[in-house]
Amino acid sequence: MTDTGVLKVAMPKGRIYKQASKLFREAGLSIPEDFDDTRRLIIPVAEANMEFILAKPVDVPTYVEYGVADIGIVGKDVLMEENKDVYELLDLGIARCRMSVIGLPDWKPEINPRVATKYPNVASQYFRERGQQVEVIKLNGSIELAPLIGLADRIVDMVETGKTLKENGLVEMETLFQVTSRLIANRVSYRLKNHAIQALCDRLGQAVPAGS
Ligand SMILES: Nc1ncnc2c1ncn2[C@@H]1O[C@H](COP(=O)(O)OP(=O)(O)OP(=O)(O)O)[C@@H](O)[C@H]1O
Ligand SMILES: O=P(O)(O)OC[C@H]1O[C@H](OP(=O)(O)OP(=O)(O)O)[C@H](O)[C@@H]1O
Repeated sequence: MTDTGVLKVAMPKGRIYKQASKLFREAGLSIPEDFDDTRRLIIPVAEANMEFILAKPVDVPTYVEYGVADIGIVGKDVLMEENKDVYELLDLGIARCRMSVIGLPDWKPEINPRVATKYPNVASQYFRERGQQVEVIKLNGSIELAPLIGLADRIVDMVETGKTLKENGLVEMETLFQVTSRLIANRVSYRLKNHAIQALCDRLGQAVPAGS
C-alpha cells in the first residue's frame, strides 16, 4: 500500500488515455497530453500530486485491487470481465461504446454454437442467463475475423461507430450493455487517502458532461 501523499493512478495507454487526460485537464488538473514519445512506464505528475502508472487497459483493475495503484481508469467492459474487488467511484462518460452479439446476416440458430470473444466471462454469463448452451472461444483481437473464416458462429465484441461491422458484412444482433470508462479505487486506499480521492472524484464529476 502506498504511504505518501501522492496518488498512484493506473492509467491505460491508448484510446482511453487521450480522452481521460482531456477530462482531467477540463477538471483543472495539469496532466500531460500523451506519452507517444516515451517508453517510460511511471510518470510523476507533480503539479497534480499524482504518479501515473501506464498500464495495459485489461490490467488496470489488477493493479488497483492489489493496491499498487490507489485509483485507476478502466472501461466497464474490462470491469465486467475481470470482476475484481475494487470500488467503482464514477462514470467518466468517455470511451463510449457497447458490448454486442454480432454475426453474419444469414446466421441461423445452431445446437451448441461457437462464440468467439475477448470477454469469455461476460459472454458465458450472458448465454447462461438465457439458457443457451454455447462454446466460448477466447481471442485477443480482430474478433470480427472469427465468423468470416468459420471459427465461430457469432462473436461478442465492442461496437463504437459500427465501421468494423459494416466493412466486414456483419450485423449487430443484440446489445449486452453500454460501455464507458470508470474511475475505480482500491478499498484500503479509499479509506486512507479518502480526502485526496474524494476531491479528485468531485472535480472529475463536475467535468463530466451532463447526461453522460
Ligand atoms: N471502438 C472501441 N473498441 C473497443 N474498445 C473501445 C472502443 N472505444 C472505446 N473503447 C474502450 O476503450 C478501452 C481500451 O481499448 P484499447 O483499444 O485502447 O485497448 P485494448 O484493445 O484493450 O488494448 P491493447 O490495444 O493494448 O490490446 C476498452 O476496454 C473500452 O472500454
Ligand atoms: O465500431 P467501430 O468503431 O468499428 O469499433 C469497434 C472495433 O474496435 C475494437 O477493436 P480495436 O480497434 O480495439 O482492435 P482489436 O481488433 O485489436 O480489438 C473492437 O474490438 C471492434 O473491432
